[in-house]
Amino acid sequence: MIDVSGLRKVYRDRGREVVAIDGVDLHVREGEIFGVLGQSGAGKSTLLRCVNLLERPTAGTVSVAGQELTRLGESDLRRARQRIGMIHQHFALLSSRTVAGNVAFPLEVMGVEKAERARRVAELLELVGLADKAGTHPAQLSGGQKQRVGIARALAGNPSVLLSDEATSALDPGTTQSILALLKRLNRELGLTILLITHEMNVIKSICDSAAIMRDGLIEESGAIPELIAKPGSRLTAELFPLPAPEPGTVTITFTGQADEPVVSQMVRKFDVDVNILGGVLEEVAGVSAGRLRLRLTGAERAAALTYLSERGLLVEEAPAAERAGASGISVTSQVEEIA
Ligand SMILES: Nc1ncnc2c1ncn2[C@@H]1O[C@H](COP(=O)(O)OP(=O)(O)OP(=O)(O)O)[C@@H](O)[C@H]1O
Repeated sequence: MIDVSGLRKVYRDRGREVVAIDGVDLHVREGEIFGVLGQSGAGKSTLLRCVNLLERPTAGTVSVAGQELTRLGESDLRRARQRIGMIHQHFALLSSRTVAGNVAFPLEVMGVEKAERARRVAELLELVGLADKAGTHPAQLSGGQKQRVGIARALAGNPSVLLSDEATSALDPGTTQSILALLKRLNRELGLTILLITHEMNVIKSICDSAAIMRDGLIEESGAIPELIAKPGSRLTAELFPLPAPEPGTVTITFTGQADEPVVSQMVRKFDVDVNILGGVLEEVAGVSAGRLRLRLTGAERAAALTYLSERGLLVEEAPAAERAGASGISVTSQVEEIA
């Protein structure tokens, strides 16, 4: 649905080049919610603005719904943008217009005639739960209500794609969850593809099907969330399920979807091993239960038991035993001796 290939964006700032996007490929499938997670300055906003070409990329191509936007001239691009809605962190509403007037605005620009406009505005306000606020001005609304207006306005042109620029960052946690639930409902009911950028893991965890982690203008990892969780060394997994650094000889198992199966107790019954659970985190992610457990596993059949866990689809990662930890162990000892 959205295909970004070899995207680069270089800004000139007081004679200096700032590389905001340094060669990014992104594939967002039709009907999914795709979240790009990253710290401030990672390049997320630039990436989003390049997707609807509010920013012209320095290099690379952007296609949305089969149309290569980077090839279009300004007037074709304006038409194509009507099929791409956008919502903003600070809502970007017109304070002089009522709620209905804000939602009607893009329809006026599109030349939709008055009666049809009124019908469509009423339908959109109903959709976002603001039918009773049509005559209210933005200043009289809460942050969550303002974002609902922003969403209704973004949907006016019946877009197939919605871009969300930190849409919940200015909202309190309860309101954030209600806006995320609305986005999920619109995604399901309208088949809307959503590309969102955020610095909040909670947003990724709550509604995204796929995610990318962005840092310094690059995508570090990207894909369907269950696949990312199952990938050894995934940064997304480490941030979703934070556990302390593993002690030597411990085992970390990561699971997605197998949370209902008594895999660990079956392993203990099948093999001559003892299990000590040192820590764990369990979360509902992308609609499935997923998590990580830190175990100390001892006994004659330890290796076979770990193979059994891998065969059951769990990701098994072993921290090296103390005697195999090598140079770091030795240097710690010598430091201690030196201090003594
Ligand atoms: N118009 C501009 N001119 C010069 N540099 C820019 C411009 N816009 C962004 N940048 C720079 O590009 C880099 C990426 O910025 P961008 O706003 O895309 O990051 P971000 O991940 O969205 O961060 P934030 O969440 O703080 O907005 C930063 O170093 C930023 O200073």
